[in-house]
Amino acid sequence: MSEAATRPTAHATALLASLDPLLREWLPRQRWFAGKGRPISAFEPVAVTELLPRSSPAGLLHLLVRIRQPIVPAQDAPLDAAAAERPGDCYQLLIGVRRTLPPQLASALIGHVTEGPLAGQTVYEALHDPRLSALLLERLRMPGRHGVLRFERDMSAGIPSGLTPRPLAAEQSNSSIVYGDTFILKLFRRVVPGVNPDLEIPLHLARQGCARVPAPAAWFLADLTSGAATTDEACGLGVLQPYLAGAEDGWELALRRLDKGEDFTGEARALGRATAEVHAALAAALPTVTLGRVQVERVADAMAQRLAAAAQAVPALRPYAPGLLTAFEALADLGGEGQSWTAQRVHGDLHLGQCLRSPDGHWSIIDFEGEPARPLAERRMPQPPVRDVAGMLRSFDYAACTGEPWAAEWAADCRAAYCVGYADVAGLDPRTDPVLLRAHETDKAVYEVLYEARHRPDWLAVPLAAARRLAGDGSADAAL
Ligand SMILES: Nc1ncnc2c1ncn2[C@@H]1O[C@H](COP(=O)(O)OP(=O)(O)O)[C@@H](O)[C@H]1O
Ligand SMILES: O=P(O)(O)O[C@H]1O[C@H](CO)[C@@H](O[C@H]2O[C@H](CO)[C@@H](O)[C@H](O)[C@H]2O)[C@H](O)[C@H]1O
Repeated sequence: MSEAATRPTAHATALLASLDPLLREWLPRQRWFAGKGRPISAFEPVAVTELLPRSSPAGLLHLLVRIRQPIVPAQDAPLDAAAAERPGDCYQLLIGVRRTLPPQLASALIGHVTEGPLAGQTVYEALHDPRLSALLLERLRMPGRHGVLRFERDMSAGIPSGLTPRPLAAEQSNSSIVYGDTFILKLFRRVVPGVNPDLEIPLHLARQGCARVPAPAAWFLADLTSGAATTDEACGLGVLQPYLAGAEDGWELALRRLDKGEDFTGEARALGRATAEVHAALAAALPTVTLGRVQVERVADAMAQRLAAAAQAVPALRPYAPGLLTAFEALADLGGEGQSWTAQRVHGDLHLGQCLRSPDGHWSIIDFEGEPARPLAERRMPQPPVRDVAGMLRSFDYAACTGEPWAAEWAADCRAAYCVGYADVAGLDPRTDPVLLRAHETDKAVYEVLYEARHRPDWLAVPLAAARRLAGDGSADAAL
């Protein structure tokens, strides 16, 4: 959201000020809050919408809040070190308001407000209140505007009223509510202006008749720029999709198979086919481009820069950096020799956890947001489809690394089967372009090193092992 885009009213400012001390304490404890470990210098209202007026028994406030945090050099290495503050992230909050909180909502408590427009009220995480999440579903069933919020739906999708809501317990980057095991509403937490690919891509795939993605039934957005009325300028806030009841994600399934010493190549091949089907539908729905010499050099250069930033932030990666760099140099060289590649919209963060297997064995793919840390414009750029292939190949490695002893053969078989499945549909095996594949797998492993160092330091050894392998440098063993 640009600074000019928002004009908070005096009421919105006063309301947020009354919540300030409570949010300072509550927000950093939320799984989806990306700014953990840094103090919060200020909250600024972007938009405040009263979805349900404060009346008996509960009110519902929809808040878009920008959070200012000072720069912490150790965590913000790739950011401008001279800046004192990070550009404020904007979050979506749904706040329930009651005089007193019933015991069954005790775990949802944010706190008791002592002053300002909400003085004397108790505020809490609204998604835990069935009354309020039911109201959200009702709002989604009826297209129209509510303040800055715009509700839209696919009128051909029947959405029954009265479905029982329950918040999804999964540890997520966003928050989801399941309605009657029929629909799932994903609410984006950290929001940025512009088209949200997690709404955009499923809508395009559904229109292409691609059955690999649950088709959006309803969604809502915020129009924040003055006079903005087009989806292009609006900011995606939530999407309601069919819930795949009884589905298991590919990560859990792969680990279970590994645990029992069971084969996963049949599933890996099916996943390769599903990926290629999604790619074919995306290439048909959205523009494709040819990456010639200049573009390939740019791609290789961006990969090299990401490697340099990651090596700066994670010292354990440094011994492998020279070897890893050769993957990007080889890509740039091929581009220089006149080789070109086709780029298109892709998933962008494909891994086993993004693949859901229904009880009938059908694989679906979810979560098209891309790598959360990347800027939106970058996530929406056409890329060689091998980017997703590389993500999945890394995922088989990850799964094998959790096994004891390291199940290298299991991973190698899955990786091969996945590529064969991809070729079944695409007509081309991704391994026939080893330079492109190695560059993308290396780029993904570098991303994972940074991701694990920041979010799950206990897992850092997994992508570091891949970095060592991809660097092809046996002498680096000694550095581990
Ligand atoms: N259509 C669906 N049907 C069944 N479960 C789903 C569906 N969409 C998401 N889920 C479940 O919700 C979890 C989180 O969804 P995801 O889109 O990955 O959210 P996040 O971006 O917050 O990680 C998934 O791991 C999966 O278990
Ligand atoms: O699912 P998200 O969009 O939140 O993706 C992020 O988190 C993933 C971990 O939950 C991370 O994936 C990495 O770990 C997976 C095992 O937990 C593994 O299967 C993936 O291959 C590996 O990249 C993902 O990179 C990150 O963006």
